Amino acid sequence: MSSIPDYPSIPWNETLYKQVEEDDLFAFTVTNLNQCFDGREEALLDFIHTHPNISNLRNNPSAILDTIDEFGRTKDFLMTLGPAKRGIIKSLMAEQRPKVLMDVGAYVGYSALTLGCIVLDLYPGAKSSEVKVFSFEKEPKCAAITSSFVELAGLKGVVDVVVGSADVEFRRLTEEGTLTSVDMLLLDHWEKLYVDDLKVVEELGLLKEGSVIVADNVVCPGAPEYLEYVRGGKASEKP
Ligand SMILES: C[S@@+](CC[C@H](N)C(=O)[O-])C[C@H]1O[C@@H](n2cnc3c(N)ncnc32)[C@H](O)[C@@H]1O
Repeated sequence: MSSIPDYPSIPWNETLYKQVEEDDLFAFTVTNLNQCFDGREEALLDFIHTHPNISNLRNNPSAILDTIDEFGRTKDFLMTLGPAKRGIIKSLMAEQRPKVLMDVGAYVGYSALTLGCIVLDLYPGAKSSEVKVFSFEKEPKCAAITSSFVELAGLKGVVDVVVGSADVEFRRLTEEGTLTSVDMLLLDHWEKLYVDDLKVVEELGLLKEGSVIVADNVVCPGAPEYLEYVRGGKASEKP
């Protein structure tokens, strides 16, 4: 847990912020953080399933991800990881070779498909009992969209979509023995929840030597409490 990378060189999608004063003093207004769950996710679902290239998308997670990026570029902003961070995660996974992953905050399934297709590339032909991505999403509609894309991508069995608040579902899956440890945890839900939910993962004993925790948006919008917590090394201490 010693080197948690933050990637200061990677900017948050600039469209999130609108410059309102052209002066030495720059003021930014958050303009579209709340522009989600406003019908664009359902529009994405239609866009994918009625896409002229639908036959190329079937069983092709990378092509679906590219098409989600296309929607984000040409139709509406989506709060997905996006292609640059997808590349970083691919490099990180090639290095760490995780088999069991937790994706916290599925939204429309971009991160779930990213992790699912990379883990299958790392372990071709692996059985679904050997590699697994648990993808947590509290909004039922988003979880349903994620499930639909997981099925289209041919990742059913590798990616399990779990509907509900992540902390509650971590406990349930651990108590029932479905989740016993995690090799890679991706935190990409709400920054304010990162520390509390990481503490639940610690308390449940899911982290082991070599587990990697990746957190998105720690620089912008920012997750100072989270950075202080992991940089303080607390995540490596037993509770
Ligand atoms: C930034 S989006 C995730 C983006 C996604 N990882 C991707 O790359 O497409 C955040 C998502 O986290 C979900 N979320 C927020 N709090 C949550 C919680 N406590 N448990 C599960 N999901 C949560 C939100 O509903 C939202 O869909």
